[in-house]
Amino acid sequence: MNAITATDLTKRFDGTVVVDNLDLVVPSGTVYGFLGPNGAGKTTTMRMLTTLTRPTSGSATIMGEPVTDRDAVRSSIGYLPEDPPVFDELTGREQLEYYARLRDIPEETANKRIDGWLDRFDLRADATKRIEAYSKGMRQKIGLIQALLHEPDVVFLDEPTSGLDPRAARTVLDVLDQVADEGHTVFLSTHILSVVEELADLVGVLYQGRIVEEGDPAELTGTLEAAEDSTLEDVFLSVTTDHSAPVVGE
Ligand SMILES: Nc1ncnc2c1ncn2[C@@H]1O[C@H](COP(=O)(O)OP(=O)(O)OP(=O)(O)O)[C@@H](O)[C@H]1O
Repeated sequence: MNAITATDLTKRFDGTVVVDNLDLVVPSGTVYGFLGPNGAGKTTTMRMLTTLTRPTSGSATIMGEPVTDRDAVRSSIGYLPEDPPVFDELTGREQLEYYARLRDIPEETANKRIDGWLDRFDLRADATKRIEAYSKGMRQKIGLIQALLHEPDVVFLDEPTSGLDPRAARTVLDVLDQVADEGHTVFLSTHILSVVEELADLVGVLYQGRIVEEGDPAELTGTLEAAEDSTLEDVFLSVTTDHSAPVVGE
């Protein structure tokens, strides 16, 4: 089954095309790395796929359900946006308990999962502190736990390692690897190419609202002419260069 599909998916803001007739097929259980320069339309695409923004035209499905059916789609997805949605006045644990109730997770199951995640992310000691006192990395960890707590079929992550120290970033990569091994689909946007190289089965490079390159990481690095030592960074730079624009420094 395909976890995510998009056909001619388009978003315009005030007449400006931000996502341009995007086609996407992500089979279940895939880790999809979504790359692209600032402003390429990654977040807008994720917001359409997670039902937060309506497409201007075209269509998309998550686990077979159209993104226009908000309730059906929301039950099968988790989403970590750039700014994790948390309440400053709650403690970390209260925030997760609140979220578990929103997601109808039975209390006993929720408490077990919350304890497990707090341990895994080294947050147990801070779980009784208010989120307003959290660092960026701690907020990010709470956001990640929220995205995964209800064990969704498809998880969307915008820069999942943002603000994390190397140890926490490593934990996140291991967690995502495990989540994918368990058969969940992971759709992640990041600027850190090593994250994609390590995790992704499939990589799509978005440029000016269109997918300009797609394939598995090894296949992509093999597409460059000077393929021998090419990296995903070479591919990224090659396919996201506006050849008509002057290069800084020239
Ligand atoms: N609500 C909005 N109204 C108008 N323009 C918007 C809106 N949201 C996004 N845009 C524009 O759409 C374009 C794509 O933005 P988007 O946030 O999707 O890019 P991105 O690839 O996620 O970038 P980054 O890597 O910097 O996070 C940008 O030019 C942005 O200014």
